[in-house]
Amino acid sequence: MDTSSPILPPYAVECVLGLVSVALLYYFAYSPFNYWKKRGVAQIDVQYPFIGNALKTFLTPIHISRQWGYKEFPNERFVGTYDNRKPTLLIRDPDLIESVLIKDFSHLSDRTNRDDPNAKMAKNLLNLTGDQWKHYRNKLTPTFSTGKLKGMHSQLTDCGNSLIKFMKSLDDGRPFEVRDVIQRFTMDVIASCAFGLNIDTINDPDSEFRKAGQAIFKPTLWGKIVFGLRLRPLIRKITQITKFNLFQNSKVGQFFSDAIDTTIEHRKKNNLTRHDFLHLMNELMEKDKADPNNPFPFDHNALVSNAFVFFLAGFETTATTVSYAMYLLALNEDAQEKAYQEVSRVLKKHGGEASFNAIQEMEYLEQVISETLRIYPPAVALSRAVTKPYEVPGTSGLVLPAGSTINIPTYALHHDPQYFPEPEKFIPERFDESNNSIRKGTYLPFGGGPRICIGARFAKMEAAVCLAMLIQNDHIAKCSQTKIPLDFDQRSFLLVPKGGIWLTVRPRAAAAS
Ligand code: HEM
Repeated sequence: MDTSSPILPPYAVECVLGLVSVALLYYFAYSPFNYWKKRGVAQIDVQYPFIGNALKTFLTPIHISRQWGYKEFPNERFVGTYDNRKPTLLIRDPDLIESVLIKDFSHLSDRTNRDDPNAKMAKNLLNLTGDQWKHYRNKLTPTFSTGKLKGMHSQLTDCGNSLIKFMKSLDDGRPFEVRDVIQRFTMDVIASCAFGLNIDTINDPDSEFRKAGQAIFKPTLWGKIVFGLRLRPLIRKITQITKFNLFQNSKVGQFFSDAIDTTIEHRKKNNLTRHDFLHLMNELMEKDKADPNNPFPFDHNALVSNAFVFFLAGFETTATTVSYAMYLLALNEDAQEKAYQEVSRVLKKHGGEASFNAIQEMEYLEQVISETLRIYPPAVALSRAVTKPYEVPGTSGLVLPAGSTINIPTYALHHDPQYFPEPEKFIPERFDESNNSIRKGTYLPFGGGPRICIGARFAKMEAAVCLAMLIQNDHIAKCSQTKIPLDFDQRSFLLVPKGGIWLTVRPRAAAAS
């Protein structure tokens, strides 16, 4: 029997298949970028089909690309954006930001950039989610209590003394790259506090420890590609299945893990106690060994992962902050003089020691650090992942399904003249508490809500010790190599000055004469 249809013209099937393919391709190319339009949300322009703004993002410094939509829609509370093909809601309204970070935290308790928590080095606060994160956060929070920070203060001043000695080799007025030097100080501090090691990178810049740390933060194009890829669920799945970890430099991980094990072993053998993060986390680990019913024991992987993340989160961000503060003080002579007068007065009262109590009395210096973090927040944006469907407050039924992502544009908020008049000017007095002028939800250098930076107080204390000691000894000045304004490195995921920060220093006494 003949089954062919007498009414179908030749090639009809091929034509239909071709049309369906074109329609599917069109759908694949454009449909993700209609996500917000379909929901009645104002959205940013998308450059290309298929890839959206991925290419543009790749070529743009992160403090600009993570703010797209903020300036273009001054009257919107939130704006639809796309992180490659993934819809991401950028939120602009400070009240909404407060809701997302604090009030509605139970719907938005995770960040977006996550590795498999069972991978080596991944059992850390920055990466963990849900109940496991909560459990660890509760355990680690006391590690940063006032008492514990006081206990670590002498390690900061020891590293500060080494830095001051080293600065004498630079104080003849020749230009030097500030971040390189300050990074050595912050690396010594965090190696001492998180790993219990005296590595002295100030005098030994080629130490293995420093090389390992730099390997992670060096801005490279490959690093930027990997950073983008790690957010793609498909890539994450593939790396989970194949166990090929594109995102972690396993050699570096092993280096840090070995350093910790050696120190713990050494302390055990010699019955040594040192009041640092490592000691406190080791105590947590020993305690949890005795509790077999604990669903989230603080085990060896947790100890190594968190020490590693304290190191990562701690040294680069704090070094960058101190370096920016030096830059701003060099450009703003009056502010530097005011800070110097305060530091001198307080140190005199405290016998010349930048002790814990002395640092608490340096109110203007604290304002200098806060204003530096406003102008140059090392982390230019915050991310939150929706963990339970979330109806955006103040809308009639805009519900973000679980898995959606939210971007909070820290840098743009910090530079919005509505909240910070003359935002490009360095005015530490904005942070004078008696002014009470900072609107909630607009100043977020350390994030906000339950997931706020756990090391914020430690970082501020470290920056204050370092700056107080520097300002007391040296006058900081700009030079012909100082870039004004600064450029930023487009390859970095932090706000990093391109080409570094070049300044000069002179001993205070010499500078005065
Ligand atoms: C100036 C220096 C620093 C800056 C600007 C900074 C900034 C931040 C920011 C923006 C976050 C994300 C917060 C959020 O999502 O709401 C964060 C998280 C975190 N930071 Fe820092 N940080 C600094 C120093 C440190 C130091 C010194 C440590 C540790 C010793 C540290 C450890 C962490 C950890 C563990 C998290 C994850 C917290 C959690 O999810 O529970 N940070 N930091």
